[in-house]
Amino acid sequence: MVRGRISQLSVRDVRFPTSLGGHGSDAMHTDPDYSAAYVVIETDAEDGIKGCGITFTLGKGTEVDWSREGCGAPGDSSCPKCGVGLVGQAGGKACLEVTCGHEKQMLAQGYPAYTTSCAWLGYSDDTLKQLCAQALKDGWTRFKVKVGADLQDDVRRCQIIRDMIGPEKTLMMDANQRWDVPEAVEWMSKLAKFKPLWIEEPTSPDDILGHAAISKALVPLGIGIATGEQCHNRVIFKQLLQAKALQFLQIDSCRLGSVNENLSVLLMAKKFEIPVCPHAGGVGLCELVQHLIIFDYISVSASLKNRMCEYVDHLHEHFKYPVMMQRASYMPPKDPGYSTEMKEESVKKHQYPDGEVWKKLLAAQEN
Ligand SMILES: C[C@H](O)[C@@H](O)CC(=O)C(=O)O
Ligand SMILES: [Mg+2]
Repeated sequence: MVRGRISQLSVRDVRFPTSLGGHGSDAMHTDPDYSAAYVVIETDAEDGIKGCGITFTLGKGTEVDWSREGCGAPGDSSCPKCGVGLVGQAGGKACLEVTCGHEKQMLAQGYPAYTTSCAWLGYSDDTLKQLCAQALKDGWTRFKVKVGADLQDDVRRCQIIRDMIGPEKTLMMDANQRWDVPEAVEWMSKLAKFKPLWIEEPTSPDDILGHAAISKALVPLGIGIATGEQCHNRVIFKQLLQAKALQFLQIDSCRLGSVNENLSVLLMAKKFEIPVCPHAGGVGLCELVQHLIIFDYISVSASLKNRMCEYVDHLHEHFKYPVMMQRASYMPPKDPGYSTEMKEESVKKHQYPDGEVWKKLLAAQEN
């Protein structure tokens, strides 16, 4: 049903200075500014329907995305499978209605999450301890710690976090592609005593056989391989699955171009019986990916075994429909759409380089 024509398209470079607090930092990205190319497509439809899309970057990357947004849907031969995805939000019916047991369960309990927010690599030990204590109080039972830059530091930080959470709670580690294959195996053999459930991105995201080799070496130590946040199309995931290169699959709602590409990966994961544990460390990723993973539970995997969705606690206040967390779980969104829309005031303030926030920061840098 045609409801109107596209009347306007805007692309804005929105950046949040997260690097100032070390938020989002890891072994590869030491000073990320969580950012997005934010696209709004307006129409002349009577009801004012519009679509909003974001592509997550770490700042400068927005300039690349900017030039590629709108280049076509997956399957469009004019659009290389480039990992720059546009996802939209349009008005309409809320996506969840209570019709089956799994939906009821989601509405009552939510989808289980883990937190990455206690242990970014740039946080001091004191901050790590303080955030971890608060997260335990708030009911978190699954934690991810960044590793990979310095082994001594990793041992110290992993000891702190394991001591704080105790032996039963779940700990994951994330190296953000920092190692080569032998290094990954050696390094993780030294961190195995902290009983991580997985090591995430131990090496280059497109080194499928490398991941397979690491997996072969580490699974006997009880450590699984998690990867996918930098995998930009379904073909990479197909090969990772075929090569038995991962035990936990991490879709990223923005890296994979479009909802459709994400859905094809959910279906493949189901076929290979590999749990999907989405990536959400970025701006807006929690908002988007919650839809995909709740859909996965209700309509595809029908299982919560070994499954959880990442949560980071920054920047939700800039979204019109922010995620709702309860008891360390994502509560299903009840508003229509993909929760992508940002508050206009936030966009204006954080627009780069002429928003109020950046004008001040850039002026201070010059002085
Ligand atoms: C640069 C990002 O914060 C990255 O560290 C996120 C990530 O790897 C994760 O959340 O996982
Ligand atoms: Mg990661």
